[in-house]
Amino acid sequence: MLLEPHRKPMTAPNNQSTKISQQSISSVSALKFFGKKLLSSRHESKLKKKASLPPDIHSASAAKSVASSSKSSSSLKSSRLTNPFVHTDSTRSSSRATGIPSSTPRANRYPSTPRHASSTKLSNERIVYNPYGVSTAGTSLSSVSTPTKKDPDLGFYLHDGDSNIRMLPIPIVDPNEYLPDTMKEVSVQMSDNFVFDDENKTIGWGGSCEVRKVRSKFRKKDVFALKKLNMIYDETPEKFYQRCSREFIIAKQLSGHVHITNTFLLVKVPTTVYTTRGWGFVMELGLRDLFAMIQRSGWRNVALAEKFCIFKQVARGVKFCHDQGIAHRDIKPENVLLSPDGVCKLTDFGISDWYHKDPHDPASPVKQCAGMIGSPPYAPPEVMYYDSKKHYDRKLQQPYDPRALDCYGLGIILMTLVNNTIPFMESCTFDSGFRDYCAAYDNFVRLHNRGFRERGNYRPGPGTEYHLARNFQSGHAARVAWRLADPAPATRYTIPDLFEDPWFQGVETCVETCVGGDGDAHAVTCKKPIIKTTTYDNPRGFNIAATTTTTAAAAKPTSNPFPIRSMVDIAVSSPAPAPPPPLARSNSSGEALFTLCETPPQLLDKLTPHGGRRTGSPHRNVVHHHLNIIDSVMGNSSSIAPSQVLAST
Ligand SMILES: Nc1ncnc2c1ncn2[C@@H]1O[C@H](COP(=O)(O)OP(=O)(O)OP(=O)(O)O)[C@@H](O)[C@H]1O
Repeated sequence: MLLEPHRKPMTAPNNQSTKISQQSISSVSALKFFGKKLLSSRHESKLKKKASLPPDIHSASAAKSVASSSKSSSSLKSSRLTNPFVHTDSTRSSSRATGIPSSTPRANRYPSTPRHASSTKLSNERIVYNPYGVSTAGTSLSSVSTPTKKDPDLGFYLHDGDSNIRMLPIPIVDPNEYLPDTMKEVSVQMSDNFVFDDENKTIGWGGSCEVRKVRSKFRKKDVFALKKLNMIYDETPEKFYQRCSREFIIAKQLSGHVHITNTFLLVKVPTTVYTTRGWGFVMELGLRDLFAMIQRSGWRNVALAEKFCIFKQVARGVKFCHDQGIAHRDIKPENVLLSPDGVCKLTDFGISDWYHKDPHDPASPVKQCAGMIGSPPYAPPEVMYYDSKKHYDRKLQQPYDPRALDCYGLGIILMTLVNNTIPFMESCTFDSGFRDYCAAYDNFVRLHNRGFRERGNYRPGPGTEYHLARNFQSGHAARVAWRLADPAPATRYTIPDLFEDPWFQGVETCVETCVGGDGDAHAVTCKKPIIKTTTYDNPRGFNIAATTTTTAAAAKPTSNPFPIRSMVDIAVSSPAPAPPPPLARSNSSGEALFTLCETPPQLLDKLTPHGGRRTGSPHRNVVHHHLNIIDSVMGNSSSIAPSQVLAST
């Protein structure tokens, strides 16, 4: 069954909405609040609050939020007047009048500070409720189905001639101008090697993108995702190109790990009936995102062992990012995609950043962040202090470690997976749910486990007497969730702490860890697209390396005599380009395969997806069926056999 992503615009949370109690959000409907995003003050004058709720508003929390939303309708209205991305046709106007638009896209989020700005520069931020991701049915990529989207954002369907349109000027800039030498591409035109899928549907969207299926021109069954990027707010074309190339460089650097969604190409997208011109990423196609799974009522019936398995996969993805010197900074279920094998893969590196002061030097100190970033409730309290609407004392606004932001997000994800709902709306003292959690945390430390926050203390965490620990059915599992979501960043679990935790180590996953170091590629995680054609004339003489996937006559490699203008900007905070990966292996038909070997060996947790197969554990015969979970959660409950899954707690 398809998720109908009806979305309701909401204003940023005010104190009233944040006082929703834990009890009141203890329903799946509370998940509707996922994805609120914190926005940069850089856009404050233009960027106004957009948000959404799906149509089935049943929970008290949702009702309260709707109320709070309508109370703020005037501000919403005025904000929309200045938001160049708000469509103004009569249908939408009437939708706004009723308060239930057909749908609105996920609002944008942006890093709190310019990525190249000084880390200590503070900024005021706005919060925008961000509607959530998409849900699709089916279990194969070809059958990835799509929600209906009636209110596309950001000029996706808009045309030249309207001053509100965020259209890139012609000519669209060559992506190679923004890419480091090791990432320069032989083909930069999407239409050289891909066609839009006939379905002509959106499979996902965010504040600054719309995701569609594209197919290989040469092998129609090879289907990929095209993340078509859009200009946001008052962004200039130059800023757009910088932002998108930066996201691409990070995504590409991380590609190749089993828990990272592969990003293959940065391409120019032509104006077609499907889309307007611009840039897009050709990516591995995910089946659906984790948010879409959790919000289904069937999620409640998913065994804890499966939930822990999913959590561990996400954590491995985060660990890999950190190992690569990158903080994701927007860890949340919407940014976890499930592959057809049921493997969890991180995506959306739009606000990710290299976290070393000198990105070229992994030994250099960690670059502290300031300002609001990420998405409540996954953003930790030290980040929420920067919310200008909360009027916190500026003394509370201390620079923070971006890795701790990811750890907190992981902890909230674990709580959400287990409790079937987010624990609270926002991790700030204006939220009563969060206040309760902090009080419970202190109580537990004071009364039950004084050493709880100490390193190496693996005594059980809170038990059933604690609301947010009750459903874990294991004090050890609760310990991990609470230690990750420690409100105090100084004592919060780090990724090394997590991976040393005995409970976490004992969680079995259906993605096997192959520790052997035989140097062989253990798994094919995703086929690379076939690049056979290029209309690229390489006018700047970029030095483009041919790859095994490319049969096109590559532009003759020459030295690059031109300074790459925006690389100056990219270089400010980008690391040395990753060493070129070993060539992908080819299968018997000559296709290049994307293998785990493409990740630098010293950084790679060799992982092999074995969705639906027995793990190699000598202790248990856990059978994980993420695909069956998907079926189950999406309505075909007969396909999952909970008895097949032993609790791993
Ligand atoms: N490769 C993919 N395959 C399938 N679906 C995808 C893929 N990439 C993104 N999506 C869907 O599109 C949604 C938006 O993508 P993404 O989060 O990358 O965009 P964004 O503009 O950065 O969003 P946000 O507003 O959260 O910043 C995702 O939550 C997911 O549901």
